[in-house]
Amino acid sequence: MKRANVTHLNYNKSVSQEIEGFSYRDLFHNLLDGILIINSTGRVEYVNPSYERMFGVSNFALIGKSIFHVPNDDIVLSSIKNTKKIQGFLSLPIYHKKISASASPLMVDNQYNGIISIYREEALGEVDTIEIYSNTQQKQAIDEAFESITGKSTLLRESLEIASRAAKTLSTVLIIGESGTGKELVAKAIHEAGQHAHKPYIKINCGAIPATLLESELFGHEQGAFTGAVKRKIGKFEQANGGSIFLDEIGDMPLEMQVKLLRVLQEREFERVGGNETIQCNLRIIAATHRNLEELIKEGRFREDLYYRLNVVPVHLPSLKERKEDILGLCDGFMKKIEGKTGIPAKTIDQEVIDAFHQYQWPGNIRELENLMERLMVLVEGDTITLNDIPPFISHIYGTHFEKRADHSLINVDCNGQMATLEDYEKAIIQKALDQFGSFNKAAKALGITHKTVAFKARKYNIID
Ligand SMILES: Nc1ncnc2c1ncn2[C@@H]1O[C@H](COP(=O)(O)OP(=O)(O)OP(=O)(O)O)[C@@H](O)[C@H]1O
Repeated sequence: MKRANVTHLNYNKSVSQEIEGFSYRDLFHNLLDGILIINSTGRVEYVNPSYERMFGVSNFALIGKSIFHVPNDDIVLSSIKNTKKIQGFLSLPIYHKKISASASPLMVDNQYNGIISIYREEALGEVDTIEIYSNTQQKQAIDEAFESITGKSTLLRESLEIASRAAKTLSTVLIIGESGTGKELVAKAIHEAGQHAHKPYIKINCGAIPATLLESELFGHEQGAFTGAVKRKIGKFEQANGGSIFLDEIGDMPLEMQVKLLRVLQEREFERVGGNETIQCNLRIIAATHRNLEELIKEGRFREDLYYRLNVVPVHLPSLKERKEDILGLCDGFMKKIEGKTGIPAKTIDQEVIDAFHQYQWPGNIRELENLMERLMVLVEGDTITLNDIPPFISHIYGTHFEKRADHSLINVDCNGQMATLEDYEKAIIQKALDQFGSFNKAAKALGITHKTVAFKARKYNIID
């Protein structure tokens, strides 16, 4: 995905003349105020060192992440939602800090380009505040409707927290993830965790229905509207009224239907095909796709305006290879499920199989793992699943992965497929650069960051006193 660059501000002469020799990035880097820039797709584009210091986060952990991962999201979110400047105060009692914040849309030629948010520490007790966000909040509890979704990995839990929060509102949710990552499961849980759980939940696969039939499927038709329309049909939107509609594979929706869907999203009303009556709809829209909608927009195959209407709360579901720590729990859950259905007792899995599972990339994600476990439960006669029982394209990895680990990839995993945390990587990188170059300046140059950032991080990780 191509992200907008902070430096694009330089091109907008009317608002941002460059100061000789300095880019805006240089200036922001040296400010005492914290700066956060969100790009037009809702992802973190830039944070300066003061921001990192104020909120105790590392830019490595934030850059490229969705706004929903940013700790002070409420002010920024409100600015995105209303496309206007929002000011307020954040209270971080844990650090004895009160921070004034102001988030403003970045408009270039009347086009929304993202948000810039500026933070300044205020002395405690000097400001009358409305507490917008408190960093002492407990981690968001995930609604019990999400319990059927197995996985303890941080990536999955973060996504489920966002989905669970969105469930409490009627906001449109866009679930993005590779095929088989559980998008449908999450969509259902969002409906069930919402206040209209007892109302209908209607699913439609926008990619599976021929373009000519899709309009009538979604909005219904009147008797005689076209050849074959022998009686009135109630469409999915009408069936789902009061509840939720799940538009699966939204990226495959034909362009001409996208215009019609946009109107429903904007005006919350529609007509049946061949009908005059305008039907009001009051429902939650959940859309999902395994496609990269931003790429489709560039190719002219997806409407940008529809994308922004749908992408109100994006929920990114990680692929299985990004959360291999969940594999064992998933295997366990699937074996228990099959035991419940068939009476075949759950089996033990050999360590070698577990190793191979951790090395395998799972292109079909959880669906592939689920199908494999079902097959193994039925076909393996003993009570242990061994390397010989699993397909060769997975088992052969066991024999080769130890050599493979000595490859030249930047990121290594241990033999259990576990990765180090970003902070571990960051510490190792800073340590190595300082060992190799011997000064903040040279290390900073090699890493493409400022010497201040190197010094800050070296202190943060106790590499220097
Ligand atoms: N975290 C999970 N825990 C347990 N089962 C899961 C989990 N995620 C997915 N599954 C199971 O994996 C299968 C695929 O999930 P689902 O159909 O929701 O994926 P999807 O992302 O919607 O796939 P597609 O894009 O192909 O439609 C389902 O049988 C689902 O129950």
